[in-house]
Amino acid sequence: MDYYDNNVAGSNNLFQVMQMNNVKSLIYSSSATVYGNPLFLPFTENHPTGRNISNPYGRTKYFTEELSKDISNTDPKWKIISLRYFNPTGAHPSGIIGEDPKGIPNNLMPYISQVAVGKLHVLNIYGSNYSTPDGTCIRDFIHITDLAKGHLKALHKMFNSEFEGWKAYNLGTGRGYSVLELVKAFEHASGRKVNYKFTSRRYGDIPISYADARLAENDLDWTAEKDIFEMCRDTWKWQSLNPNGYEIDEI
Ligand SMILES: CC(=O)N[C@H]1[C@@H](OP(=O)(O)OP(=O)(O)OC[C@H]2O[C@@H](n3ccc(=O)[nH]c3=O)[C@H](O)[C@@H]2O)O[C@H](CO)[C@@H](O)[C@@H]1O
Repeated sequence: MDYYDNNVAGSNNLFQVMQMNNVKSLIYSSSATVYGNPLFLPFTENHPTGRNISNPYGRTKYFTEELSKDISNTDPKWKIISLRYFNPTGAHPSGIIGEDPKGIPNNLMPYISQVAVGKLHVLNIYGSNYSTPDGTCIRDFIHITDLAKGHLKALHKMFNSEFEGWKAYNLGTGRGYSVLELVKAFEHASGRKVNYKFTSRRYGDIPISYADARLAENDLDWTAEKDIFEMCRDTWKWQSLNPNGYEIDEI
């Protein structure tokens, strides 16, 4: 219910307030989870969405996309770009801004970095028998600063071209790495050992996800520039400089 409240009801409230104030341009932070289980790979923007999405978070991102499409269909003054993030990782290269999940991290990279810094003992790798070269899932990890630049390019597109209506763009590198490959890359970048053990699969995980990011390259003049080493190096810099995150209860 919280996801629905925040993502769907919250977005609808925002759309209403925007409409009332005649503000009709929006960049929406969507997610690759809208694609659900892949019918084909890499995911292109015209891969069907909303089918077999195995978690409520993903469904709320899908519903909000549908809501925003309906809004732009009914009023041609709306300009909406939906950016479908693959797996954001990394941190600001300064080490000052980074990810500080509440409690035990759900996502892979912050879990790895908390094991490396000694806050958590061991990484549980969910599944070792997927149909992938090393048996672990494959994801398209993207550095957070590349993701941020994608937003600037989308803004540029929205205000400096004939852009109208609704359009989705994948923000990913186009290259997949397995969970084990990420662990190894992190060990290399940090010089720390990351203890791991294999456990059972996590419900709802799809085996492989990676982007076809050519539409963003062609239309937005954007491509991800940073590689997996830089993602790990910057995550480690943030984590090692801030082992307890921001150390404040609320921001
Ligand atoms: C099912 C689910 O929650 N999906 C969310 C998850 O996607 P997604 O599952 O892709 O991202 P995660 O970082 O949670 O997991 C990536 C991969 O690492 C594995 N893994 C993860 C954590 C861990 O402790 N051990 C481990 O082995 C997972 O099984 C998965 O194969 O994060 C995305 C944001 O980045 C969200 O958009 C997705 O809705």
